[in-house]
Amino acid sequence: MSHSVEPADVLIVGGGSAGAVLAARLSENPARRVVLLEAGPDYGPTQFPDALLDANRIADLDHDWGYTSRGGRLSPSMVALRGRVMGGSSAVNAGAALRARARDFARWAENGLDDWSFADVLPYFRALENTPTGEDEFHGRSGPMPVRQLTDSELTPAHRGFIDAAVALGHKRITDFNGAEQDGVGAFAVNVLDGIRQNTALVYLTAEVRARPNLTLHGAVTVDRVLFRGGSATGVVTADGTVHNADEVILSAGTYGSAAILLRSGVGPAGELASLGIEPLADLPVGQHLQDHPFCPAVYALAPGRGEMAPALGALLWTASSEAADGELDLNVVAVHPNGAPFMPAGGVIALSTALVLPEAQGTVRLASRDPLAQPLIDHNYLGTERDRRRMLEGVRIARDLARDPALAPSLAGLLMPRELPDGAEELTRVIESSLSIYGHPSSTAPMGAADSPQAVVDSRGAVHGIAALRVVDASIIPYVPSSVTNLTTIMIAERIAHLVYNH
Ligand SMILES: Cc1cc2nc3c(=O)[nH]c(=O)nc-3n(C[C@H](O)[C@H](O)[C@H](O)COP(=O)(O)OP(=O)(O)OC[C@H]3O[C@@H](n4cnc5c(N)ncnc54)[C@H](O)[C@@H]3O)c2cc1C
Repeated sequence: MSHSVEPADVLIVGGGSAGAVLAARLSENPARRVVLLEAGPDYGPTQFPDALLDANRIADLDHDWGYTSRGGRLSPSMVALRGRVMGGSSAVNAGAALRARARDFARWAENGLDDWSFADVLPYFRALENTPTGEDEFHGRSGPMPVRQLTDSELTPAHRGFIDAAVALGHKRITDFNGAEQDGVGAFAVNVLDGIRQNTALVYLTAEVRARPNLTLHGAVTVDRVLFRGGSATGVVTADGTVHNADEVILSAGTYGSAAILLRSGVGPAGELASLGIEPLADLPVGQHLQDHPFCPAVYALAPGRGEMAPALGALLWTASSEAADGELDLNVVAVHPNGAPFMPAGGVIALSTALVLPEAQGTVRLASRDPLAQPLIDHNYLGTERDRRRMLEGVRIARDLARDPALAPSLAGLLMPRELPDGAEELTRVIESSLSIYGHPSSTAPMGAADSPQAVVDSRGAVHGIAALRVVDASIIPYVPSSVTNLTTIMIAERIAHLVYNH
């Protein structure tokens, strides 16, 4: 092992949606030395390649971890996209800027997390955004992250047809999903300005922030594991054997990455670690409660004369299945033009995709080996329960009805993928289970919760139970995946923990 010359007060691993925010906020105190290690390249404030800036290109295989996962019963292997660049998955995502709902946070509270209610988090959602529209009660005007509500005139004819079709089928028109109501159909809010996706490295790690003498950012450094002395973290060792010492370590390597680092460090299910020859330090359920939204795209060719493809996003129908719990909205149907997405057909197309956004099935993230460069074993266990399959079937039928509605049908020239959406429940369920793709919102591999909770890995401030000087702050600490996309909620979590723990 070689030793780093820069001991840090706080060392952050991973510069994604959460890590970039933490680096910026924690280094506001000039007396605190902050070091951030990111496995992917760091392009600085001005050198991001077009593939990452262009909001109409979703995902980029040159900046991806190349992971695959088990999807579900009929999808044994599928891609599991994750950004590998300073900015993380926020640099490759679809740019939908929606918050978790009040009902989502109520569920966290029902399970013992008593200071993450919507009232607790709303000030942080407001403070992180700058948006010119919407009600003041819900919106911030001067935060770092630009959020813009798409207007009807910015949408493509097919997006507009989708909204009209949903209204014709009885759904309410929503003009601001980040306002009081979400139950209905409307255009997305996006963190996109002039066609440029606003990732967290662009927004938070500005030239001014980077000039701080107490902040060091390293790209192209893959962390292997955390080092400990007497139950307290003392730094990390990288895949090439370099040691970085620190008084405190924060893992922000994402839902797959943070879990993998914890497991390699001896924090995880003791039996599982022992079978890999890793000495268990803390017997915690790391990787045992993976949650993500099963996602079934139905891709249609666009009709001649209606081939407009930008913006890629789009419109959303957020609704409840007949089996949703009280106040919950467990289905999304999204209308997106998947320009250049590696998992979608090319050409003039629109995907009307259904997601079950409050799944009950949970999956796992485990290690295949101790090798820090080996991909973890990811099993999403999508649609792993009967109830999940029934609700997904209901959602896909709603999406199919929208495509058949006279308001949308003239924009569509035919179904490309899957080949058909049959009427029978059994046949359609089989098609759904074999057509699953990714919505990209994995969470909960190191959930927040009280020390006596059987699923909790960290406390309500991200501190790993039973270990000193080690936190996890990213999407992996979300206790239950919210019914929304996850980027803004992850940024909010980082902002809130930075404020409550470090900058209070
Ligand atoms: C294709 C796609 C589309 C999406 N679309 C949307 C959307 O439209 N709206 C939305 O809200 N959400 C969307 N999401 C989800 C959202 O982007 C994520 O929930 C969010 O970015 C997660 O943030 P994070 O900080 O947990 O992880 P990440 O942002 O993934 O950050 C983790 C960082 O850690 C680094 N890292 C990992 N392991 C190591 C290691 N060992 N050493 C050093 N560094 C490491 C990674 O390279 C990465 O930069 C999408 C995701 C994807 C992949």
